[in-house]
Amino acid sequence: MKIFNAAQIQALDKETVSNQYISSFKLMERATTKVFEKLQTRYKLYQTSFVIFCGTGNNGGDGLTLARLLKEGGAMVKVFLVQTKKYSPDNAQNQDLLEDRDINVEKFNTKSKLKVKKDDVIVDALFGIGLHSPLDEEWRPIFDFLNETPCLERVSIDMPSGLLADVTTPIEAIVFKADVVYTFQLPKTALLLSDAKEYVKELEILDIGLDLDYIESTKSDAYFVEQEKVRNLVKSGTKFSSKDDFGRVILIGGSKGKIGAMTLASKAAMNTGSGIVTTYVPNCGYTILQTAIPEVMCDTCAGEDYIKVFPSVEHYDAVGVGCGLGLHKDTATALVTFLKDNKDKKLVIDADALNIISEQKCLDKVPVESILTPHEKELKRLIGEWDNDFDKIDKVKQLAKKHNVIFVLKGAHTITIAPDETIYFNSSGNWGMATAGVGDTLTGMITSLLGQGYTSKEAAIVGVYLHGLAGDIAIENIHPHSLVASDLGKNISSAYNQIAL
Ligand SMILES: NC(=O)C1=CN([C@@H]2O[C@H](COP(=O)(O)OP(=O)(O)OC[C@H]3O[C@@H](n4cnc5c(N)ncnc54)[C@H](O)[C@@H]3O)[C@@H](O)[C@H]2O)[C@H](O)CC1
Ligand SMILES: [K+]
Repeated sequence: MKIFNAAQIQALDKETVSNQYISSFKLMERATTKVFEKLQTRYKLYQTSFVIFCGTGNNGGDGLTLARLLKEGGAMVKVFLVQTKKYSPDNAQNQDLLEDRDINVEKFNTKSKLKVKKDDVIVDALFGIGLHSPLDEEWRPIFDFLNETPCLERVSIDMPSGLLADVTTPIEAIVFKADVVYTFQLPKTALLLSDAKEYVKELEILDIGLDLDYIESTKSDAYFVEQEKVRNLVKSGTKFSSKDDFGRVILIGGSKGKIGAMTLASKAAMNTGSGIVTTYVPNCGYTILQTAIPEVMCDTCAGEDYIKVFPSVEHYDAVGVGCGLGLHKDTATALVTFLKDNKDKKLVIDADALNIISEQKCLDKVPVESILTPHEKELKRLIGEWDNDFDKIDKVKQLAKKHNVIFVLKGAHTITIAPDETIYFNSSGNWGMATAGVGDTLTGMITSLLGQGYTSKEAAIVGVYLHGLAGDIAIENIHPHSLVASDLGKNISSAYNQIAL
């Protein structure tokens, strides 16, 4: 699914109205009906009271339409509408439709005293994608009230009001803190970034039937990766496949006390479909690995507790480096030599291998089309501080292009950034996956896919999605708090099954 900026969505809105021969009023009704249907399943309408805060534009128009639909659905509804001289035409038309429907509509301004009861649902329909700059300070008392007053839940239509859709919103800006955001048709970049974590606790994208041809023909360099996209990329075996068809991969890493990382990575590589997996660890890891995973071959180097020499990798289809590697200076020296000696080998680089590359300032030695999978702290060591998520993405884009490598920025919506400046936000996964070893599992999975013949970009996109989906399937039976990295490995098979459906 493409991600559009606000201007592109507004153009899409206009195209839809013209191509589908419907009025913008009808489109608003169609969009809001989707929100209504969601609320209908989230709450028992006849027992729920909604207080809807409406702005002066079309986001406010959505709120007014929702008021009418909720009232018809049996809910209790109260509307607070921003006082102004000029409303958008669809907003005004919906105001007229609320007359004689026994809905209390109270006009307010930034100085008004608002009232919400503790079991009300607050609906925020103040500002959507039409917001062109951060809200003025005069709005602070209203938003402080909306964000702090006790209530059942906070719901935003399209955007949490105050959040700009496609450029950064300053940290101190005034923004509504939504429990759930129902956004229309396509996700907006700001909704997917961790800078918005306080404002978007849950996100749902509602298909409102906007013009598909226009979406198809409009250029975008940002995508939201969903199951359909991954389904089209996943390769499968044939009756006559042999293990050589599924790639021979080697995972290099481990140090005393961190052999578990290699166990997780190599198990995940097997479960993702590699024909043959070899792990290369220091001596102390040999018995552990051979005992833990019979399917995996184990090779060791001269070092007892850490890797002193890297192996020859010419006979492998893909190489994963870094899980549990440690930062010993001999390991660092060996890694730098390894990078210089293997300029033509695409690598998957994770954890301490990334930290060593940062310390040694040798990103330029990384082979082209390698995949780097930093988490937040590893990325900071690599590129320094950033001002905000948009700035972070820009910096990484430049680096990916300069070095012709792929970055996988791990997080809630893991972001894959390719050298052609396209970026992919992942849609699968859950907070239970914020636990040790999950990154090692991902490295094993991406290495496996690279070895199976996926391009670097495909391996990153598919690996990240499958990994998140395995986590989503795991929490069907396990509480997110109890999810551990090995639960992901166990569910890779179910993730494949679900994608193949
Ligand atoms: N295609 C779709 O996705 C559809 C979207 N719908 C809804 O329409 C809004 C966008 O509506 P629009 O009228 O363009 O803008 P807003 O309602 O978001 O707000 C505009 C309103 O606010 C004023 N304004 C802008 N910036 C500021 C600011 N910094 N401070 C104060 N006031 C500001 C501006 O002048 C306007 O008056 C979209 O989000 C959806 O909710 C349709 O309903 C269906 C199709
Ligand atoms: K809103």
